[in-house]
Amino acid sequence: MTTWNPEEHVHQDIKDLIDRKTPNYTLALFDILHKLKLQRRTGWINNGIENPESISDHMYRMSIMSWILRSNEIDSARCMKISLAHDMAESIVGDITPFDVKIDKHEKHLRELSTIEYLCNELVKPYNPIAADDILAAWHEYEDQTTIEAKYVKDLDKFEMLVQCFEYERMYEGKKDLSQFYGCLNEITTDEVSEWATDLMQERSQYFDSLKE
Ligand SMILES: Nc1nc2c(ncn2[C@H]2C[C@H](O)[C@@H](COP(=O)(O)O)O2)c(=O)[nH]1
Ligand SMILES: [Mn+2]
Repeated sequence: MTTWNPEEHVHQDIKDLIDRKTPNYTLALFDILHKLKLQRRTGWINNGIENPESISDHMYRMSIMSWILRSNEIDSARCMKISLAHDMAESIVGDITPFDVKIDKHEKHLRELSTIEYLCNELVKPYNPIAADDILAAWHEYEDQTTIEAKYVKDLDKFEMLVQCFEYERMYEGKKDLSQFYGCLNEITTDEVSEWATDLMQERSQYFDSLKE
């Protein structure tokens, strides 16, 4: 059980929208989600990338990747929803890397679980209970990896990061060592995303070869 409470990390201006006589839950939610546009991804910050992408940048491109998946074993629209929900709790929890020394995997899970429940049950549900349950279900699908769509999105989470990583390698003309990010390659399991990753790595190999010329 965590002592961490999402409501204690919500700005007073947003709390005022919720606590007033006629609460505006949707505006409060939208203001909380603003943080996804502002919060830059920690993995890149930790590696000295200037002006790195935000959490919403990451989820947006994952949603488009989901959209164009050709596999006939999945509902790509469901993958898009899972892509948009999977890091939504980071609007309050923040972007925690798998290597964070202060917050372990279990604490991260507890914080994100209490946050997504808060966002869905307190802010979305009063306006649209169906959407509230759908967002919460999509988050759990991803977190618990209970569907084939969630497995594809987990692959896209890694693949999108690697596409971004290669973009940063090119931005720094190969002078910044970001190779440790590619350690997650072997965690990509679906055929279609594995093919995308193979193509990406071929491009990367040709790029670094060209730097030697
Ligand atoms: N330094 C590393 N950072 C990593 C790695 N894998 C993920 N990350 C970063 C990327 C994000 O900032 C953060 C969490 O990403 P989620 O999409 O899972 O929320 O962790 C890595 O291998 N090295
Ligand atoms: Mn993610």
